[in-house]
Amino acid sequence: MEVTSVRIKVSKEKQFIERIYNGYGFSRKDSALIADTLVDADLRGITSHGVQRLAMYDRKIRSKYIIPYNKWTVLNQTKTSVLVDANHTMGQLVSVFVMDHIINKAQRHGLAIGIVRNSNHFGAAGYYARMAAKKGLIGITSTNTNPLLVPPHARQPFLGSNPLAFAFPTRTGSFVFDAATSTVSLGKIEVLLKNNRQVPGEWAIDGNREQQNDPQTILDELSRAHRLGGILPLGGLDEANSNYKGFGISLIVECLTSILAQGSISADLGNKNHDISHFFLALDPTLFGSLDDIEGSLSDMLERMRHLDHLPDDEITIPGDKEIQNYDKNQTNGVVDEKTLNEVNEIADRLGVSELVTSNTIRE
Ligand SMILES: NC(=O)c1ccc[n+]([C@@H]2O[C@H](COP(=O)([O-])OP(=O)(O)OC[C@H]3O[C@@H](n4cnc5c(N)ncnc54)[C@H](O)[C@@H]3O)[C@@H](O)[C@H]2O)c1
Ligand SMILES: O=C(O)C[C@H](O)C(=O)O
Repeated sequence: MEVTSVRIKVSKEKQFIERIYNGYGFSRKDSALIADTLVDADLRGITSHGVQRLAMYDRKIRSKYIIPYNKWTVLNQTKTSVLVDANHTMGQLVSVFVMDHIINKAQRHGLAIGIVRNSNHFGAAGYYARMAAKKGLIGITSTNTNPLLVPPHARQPFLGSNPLAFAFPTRTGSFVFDAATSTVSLGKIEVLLKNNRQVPGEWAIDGNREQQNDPQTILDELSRAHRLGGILPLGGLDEANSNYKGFGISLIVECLTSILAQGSISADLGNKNHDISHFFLALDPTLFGSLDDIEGSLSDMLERMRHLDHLPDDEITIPGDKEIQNYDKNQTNGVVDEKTLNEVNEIADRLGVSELVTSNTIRE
């Protein structure tokens, strides 16, 4: 089936998202920050969490789950920690604030952790982890989400897609791993649907624990109040493929986010999804040695892996490589599918701001 995508100038996409958020009543500064996080995801090829996510945020703003004028409250802090109540503001805004705050603390005291409750969806977790790596620190970030992940042997989702991002400075930038702890994020299934593609492999199941590959059916089920079936943990359907390990890692995320924050666990978030909890950590590697040496040994290790023996037609890809390649390739023009474009332009029309203008159309 033919799929249509459109090329969008990066600067135009950024200005468009800023117009939308100004339209909701966010300040110019906050709108620019939100735009930066979403455009950054698109530039890196994380299309599930770029401009595609405007529709989800639009529903939440209209339902008053995201409240544009609210400011977060710092509930408690020490030299190495901060606990914040987001007061239902945009997840991106409170997350950048907390990450900046703990980077500052880690630069003075070696390590700092930020915990947030009563927040909203914060987009791609890697954005905040990379903020630490840019300052020569290790960053670890995470969030809980809607109930999306069906534990082994269960028929209904309970945990979130609970992403975990890790960024470590290298000689040339940073090593970044940023992924859901379920087989895949829900956003990726949305993107497959928009591109008329089936879900590949063992990513999701129905209420009888049978593999489900139709993206529309998966999304319909996951939007119901009483969900049956959903996304599988890393490792898929069976113990033979170690699905209990993906389950365990997703549970660790739940402990670091909702449990530590004393917020709502993913199972209780449902479609309201506005009592989300986040976890942020910044660690100064110079507690243990010189930054040059530590960055150097990671860079050397990654290079050795890239050059491992492999079959002639294969290539070894390190986590994070794809996003860096996309970032370099998409500097001027990003690619957005036509369904997302129509979706976001409907939002623009409703808010009375000008639409996103495309450069040219690609048909595949
Ligand atoms: N805010 C939320 O609630 C939420 C929830 C889930 C996911 N997310 C975000 O969704 C995004 C996508 O997550 P996902 O799990 O769907 O993505 P994914 O399955 O594509 O995994 C992405 C990670 O795997 C690496 N990777 C991909 N292909 C690779 C290969 N062939 N070899 C080596 N490494 C490879 C990437 O570099 C990246 O680090 C992330 O940015 C995540 O933070 C956000
Ligand atoms: O939190 C969600 O609803 C979805 C998340 O962004 C995901 O794509 O898995």
